Amino acid sequence: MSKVKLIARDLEMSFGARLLFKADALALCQGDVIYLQGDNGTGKSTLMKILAGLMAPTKGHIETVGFAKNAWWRRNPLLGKAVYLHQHPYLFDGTVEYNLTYGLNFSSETKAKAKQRITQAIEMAQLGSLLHARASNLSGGERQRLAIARAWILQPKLLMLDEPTSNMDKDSQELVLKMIQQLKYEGTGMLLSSHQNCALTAICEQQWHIEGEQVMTTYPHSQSLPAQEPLYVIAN
Ligand SMILES: Nc1ncnc2c1ncn2[C@@H]1O[C@H](COP(=O)(O)OP(=O)(O)OP(=O)(O)O)[C@@H](O)[C@H]1O
Repeated sequence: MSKVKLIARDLEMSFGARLLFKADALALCQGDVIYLQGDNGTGKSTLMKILAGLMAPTKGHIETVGFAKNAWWRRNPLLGKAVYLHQHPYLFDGTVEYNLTYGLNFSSETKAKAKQRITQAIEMAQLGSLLHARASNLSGGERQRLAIARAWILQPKLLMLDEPTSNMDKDSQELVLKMIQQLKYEGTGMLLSSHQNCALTAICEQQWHIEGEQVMTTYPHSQSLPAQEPLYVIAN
């Protein structure tokens, strides 16, 4: 099966008169692990939200390649292609266990396999002692750990993690590192944002850097991108 990818071309994002960034060509492919670098306020979260279909760019378009056909009722074809994990993750109202098992009913895996992955996630993220705690009562770091465990269970093809370890102590950072390394091994394409280097960013093989209102890449994607494939196109 071919790898899925998102390709952004001629992207430009402004808020009012303020230009945030421009990017000629960016490709987030299954199997890629990319470090999105940039100082505070340069637009890392905004770029991720655009790629997730949660925000429209001022100019440019995003192609989706290799994904299954969209459901007829889905008006925004970009939504749901790449999972975006917010810095302050949204959690369901309920227990930690409820948050982890919610996706079970929609899983394409057999129930036994899905349950096995949930058990593994609980062990990896060391959430066993918190299973019956209300998600709303968790600390910032615990919330992030739970959100990453929930994403890990889903095993998405593309995952964007916005400052995933920003609220975490060293032990939690190490747990998360192991989960992300496992996803990398399984072939999930990831975009990880951080404004400083850390163990997590060290596992990235490519870099996108927002500086001087420009997204620069370590790979010459503009040369290696396939010819435009307008399977699904978001445009303003
Ligand atoms: N909806 C919006 N309307 C107006 N300005 C916005 C909006 N969203 C973000 N901004 C501004 O755009 C800039 C970039 O925000 P963004 O959150 O993308 O930066 P970031 O690089 O992720 O920052 P940090 O490293 O601090 O998380 C900020 O100055 C922010 O205030």
